[in-house]
Amino acid sequence: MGRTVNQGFERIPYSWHEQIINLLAERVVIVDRDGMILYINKGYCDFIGTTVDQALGRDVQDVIANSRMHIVAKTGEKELAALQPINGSEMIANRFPLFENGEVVGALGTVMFRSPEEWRMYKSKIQHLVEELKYYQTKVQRDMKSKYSFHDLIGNSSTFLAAKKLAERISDSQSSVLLIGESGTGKELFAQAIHDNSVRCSSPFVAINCASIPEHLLESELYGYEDGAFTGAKKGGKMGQFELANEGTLFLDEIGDMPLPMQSKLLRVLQEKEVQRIGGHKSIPVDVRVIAATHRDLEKMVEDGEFRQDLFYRLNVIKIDIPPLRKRKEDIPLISISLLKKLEKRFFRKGIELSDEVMEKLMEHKWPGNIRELENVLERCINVIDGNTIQLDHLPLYLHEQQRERKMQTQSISNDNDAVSPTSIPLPLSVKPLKETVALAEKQAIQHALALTKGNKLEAAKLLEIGKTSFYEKCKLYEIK
Ligand SMILES: Nc1ncnc2c1ncn2[C@@H]1O[C@H](COP(=O)(O)OP(=O)(O)OP(=O)(O)O)[C@@H](O)[C@H]1O
Repeated sequence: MGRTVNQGFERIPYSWHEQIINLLAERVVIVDRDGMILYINKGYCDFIGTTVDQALGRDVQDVIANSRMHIVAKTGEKELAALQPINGSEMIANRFPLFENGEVVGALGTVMFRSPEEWRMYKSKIQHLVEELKYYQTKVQRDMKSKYSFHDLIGNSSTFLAAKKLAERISDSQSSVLLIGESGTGKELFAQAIHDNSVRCSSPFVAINCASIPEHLLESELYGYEDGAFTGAKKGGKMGQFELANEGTLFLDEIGDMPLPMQSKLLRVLQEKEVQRIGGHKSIPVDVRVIAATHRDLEKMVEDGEFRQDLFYRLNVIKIDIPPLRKRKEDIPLISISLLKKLEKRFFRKGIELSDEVMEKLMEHKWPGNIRELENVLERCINVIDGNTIQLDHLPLYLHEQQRERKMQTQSISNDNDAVSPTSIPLPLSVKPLKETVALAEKQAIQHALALTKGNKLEAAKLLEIGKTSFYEKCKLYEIK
């Protein structure tokens, strides 16, 4: 701080000083190095219910509740935007040490806000924000807890029970887990159950779908960023999912869709157990157990150079294969009943049953969308039934059609030994140019996938095993909304 007085200041008439101070900050107090009040303005006195005459020359601690001015006047350390409870409110105070010849001689304190009304206005705004913040904090914490346990994993088939048993056994291990299974087989459910059954259960479970986040955002989602790291970055920066999952579990869904450069970074983080936010220089230690999942053949991807071998080994420490529903058809009745119970609660219904014919049909279907598809089919039925029993005509059309097609195909095969292998695409009666037939088949396959996933394009693309871009292009081409 300069020792010479700014020349201009001397030109300001002495009688103006008080006015100027009041305009600069409505509540001002100045203490000497012993914390005795040398100056306090009327605004401050009004606010704390005293007068200037009563306050001057007294110990600041006796006049202002919870004051720290005497401390700042000793330490020489400024305190900015410090919360100070006064009159039952949280005031925001700034405290600055005053120096003379390099020595602390006192302190200047200001309290923000120019009037109690102003403070009340700010307070009500802040209060609202604080409440909103609390609401979202609780919500995020709730969302970050696992919602499922092994109890929710339904199925008695030997393949399913083997997978479930293995998952239960390795819950408490610190090693990475790789869940392999088709879309809708319950990979996320397994991940949640493992977390729930582990010592990490009271810490966050954070799930991120590597396929649904655009490539350029995935890095900042996973590792966070510092203030001003890039254009459009949120002020104050952002925590990444790794940091959020600290001491808990991070579920990396669709790991096979992670771009190669991101794979390298992930491997580094897993090995070093620390992250660096984008635009940051500090290494932040993280203690996270990773559970990855994919429906893709990672070994083949490694062979084809699409997935890093070292990362594959790192993730593949414990591999759990989750069987598709068509390979455990004996579980369909049990799962259907359990799903119906879940749906009954959601739709405020009771005692919904499946007719024998419907159950037969469910057993016959191939379930390419697995349990998610079954869930969607049952949900559709609940929406259209009048009574309590789901009948054949409540099932979506495609379940009937596929059966009819299969029957027709079986007939045609038995009639014609040279027939091609069965396909689920209905054969048109007249022969059209191949291009047209292929286009029609593609369009139908996309519509079917969208129906199964209730219009979720990402899921539909996954079912069809094509990339998002190609999926969107085809939707545009075939004018599928
Ligand atoms: N064994 C099971 N018992 C009961 N419900 C299940 C079971 N497995 C999955 N589900 C239900 O099926 C739906 C799909 O499950 P989940 O999201 O875990 O599948 P997923 O394999 O992770 O799918 P995706 O790969 O498409 O993300 C969820 O609603 C889940 O509750």
